Amino acid sequence: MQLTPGRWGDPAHPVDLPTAAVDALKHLGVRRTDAEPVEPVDRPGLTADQLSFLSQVVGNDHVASDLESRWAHTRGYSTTDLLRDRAGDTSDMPDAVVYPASHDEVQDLLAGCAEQDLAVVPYSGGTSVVGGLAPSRRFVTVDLRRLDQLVELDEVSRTATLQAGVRGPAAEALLAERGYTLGHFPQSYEGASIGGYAAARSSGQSSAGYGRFDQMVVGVTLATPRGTIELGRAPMSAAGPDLRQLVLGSEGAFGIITSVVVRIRPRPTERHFEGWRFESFDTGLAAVRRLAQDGPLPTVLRLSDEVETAVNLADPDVLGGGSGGVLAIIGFDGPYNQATADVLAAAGGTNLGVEPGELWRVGRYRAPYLRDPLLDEGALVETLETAAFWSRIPALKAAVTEALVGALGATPPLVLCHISHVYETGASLYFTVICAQSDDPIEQWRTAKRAANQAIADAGGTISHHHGVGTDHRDAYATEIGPLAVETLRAVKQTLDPDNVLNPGILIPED
Ligand SMILES: Cc1cc2nc3c(=O)[nH]c(=O)nc-3n(C[C@H](O)[C@H](O)[C@H](O)COP(=O)(O)OP(=O)(O)OC[C@H]3O[C@@H](n4cnc5c(N)ncnc54)[C@H](O)[C@@H]3O)c2cc1C
Repeated sequence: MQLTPGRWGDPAHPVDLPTAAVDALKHLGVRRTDAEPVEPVDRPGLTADQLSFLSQVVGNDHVASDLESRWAHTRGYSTTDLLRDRAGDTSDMPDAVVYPASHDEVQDLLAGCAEQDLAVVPYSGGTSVVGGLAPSRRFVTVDLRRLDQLVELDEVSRTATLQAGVRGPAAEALLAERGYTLGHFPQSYEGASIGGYAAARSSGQSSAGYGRFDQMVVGVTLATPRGTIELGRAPMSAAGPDLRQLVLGSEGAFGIITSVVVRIRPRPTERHFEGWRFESFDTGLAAVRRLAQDGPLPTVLRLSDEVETAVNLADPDVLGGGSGGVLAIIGFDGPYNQATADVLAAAGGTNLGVEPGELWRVGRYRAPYLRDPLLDEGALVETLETAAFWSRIPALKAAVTEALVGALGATPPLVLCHISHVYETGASLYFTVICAQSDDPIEQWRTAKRAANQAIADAGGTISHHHGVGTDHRDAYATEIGPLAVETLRAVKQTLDPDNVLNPGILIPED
């Protein structure tokens, strides 16, 4: 799938808003603006010397400085990104895009960039939603799509070495040929890539069964301006701190991940999905926590709150005669586990059968496609996420909802929430906001997001469970970890990237 600026997803398969949804938007005060997208205007790029350096490293055919290529690599896919794309805002446009074909080419690029006064942004799938592709100064994008190989598959250890530019579906296809799966299915699966999963510590919809992406990584190769680092000699080691954890989540600030070794599993021969109804989010939460703490966990475990359940279920009868309540989805890669169902039933759940489960499975990557027609209609729609220990989840959910409603008061929002990643000690919360756009929807969202960030900090949540830091969360992240930890990150960056070539201003605040 080739992503296009200003709209998410496969342009060949857009999703239309149901007429009922368009009507419902009127109750939120949403008014269509009919603003036409503005075409981007070019601006001067690199010097001849800089272009010549890039061509020497990757070859003439693999350097693009035309407007179309550069525009296609401009920022990511947050709502503010889409709105700025639609306004023709070229401020985050790279001066060139280079397509290296090997680790050595990446290494040579990084080694020469300081001398050429070039900043670089690594780009795997380009699906960042936190400003991770928009550095603080002009830059060249290093698009890793030509690093698209399954390098090695060790069936004895059940590991696979995948290059950073392998997209989600391609990784699954390569592994499926040998009877394996990675089991990593984020909602951005169609566009995101292995390198980005590792760099931003992604978490997929099957995380209850397969774990987060960072839990799957056993080895990583990192190209830095100072040289190469290879980590992961054994699955576990007591030889000092685990430096793999320094690379995972480093979002291109320390180096470019060129390949990762991941744990793989046999491809399941059967899958089951089904829906469960609970009286309220609180009763569902207790059930989900019971599974997370005492098991047996399914592969997929999701719980929507009352608002999300009502908005997402076109047919309320799915919940048993329109009687309200909330919807949980469970899914199994492999045989159905009755013991999981027994835990849910004992906690007050009602089994709704396969229909809601299949509805969710079939539509699992389609929901983000709705954001574009919603924006077209004049709605502001965006998501945010966090995680916390179980004891803090109810207060955190209430505080974020209150902050969003308060900040968007003039255009009262719908605030939807679900849990889709669980751990023994806690879970993530994922919020979706829908309301009428004000005259300045970018500032409108930034104001609301600041309020939500403060509520997250005050209620003991983390600024991100899986979207990462980028530029949007950089300052909140610095506050979360404290000045000494920021100094530590800066010291690592100074060692690996002394000239601040890599993703300047992303992840770590600049001095
Ligand atoms: C519609 C939608 C749904 C989403 N759903 C999910 C979800 O379910 N779960 C989830 O975890 N995330 C989700 N995301 C966020 C995003 O897809 C993830 O953060 C993903 O991991 C990014 O992967 P990517 O390959 O697109 O990375 P990119 O966007 O290319 O890069 C992300 C960051 O990492 C850096 N980077 C990229 N490649 C490398 C590399 N090889 N080495 C070093 N640094 C690198 C970039 O410079 C950037 O700062 C979603 C995004 C969208 C738009």
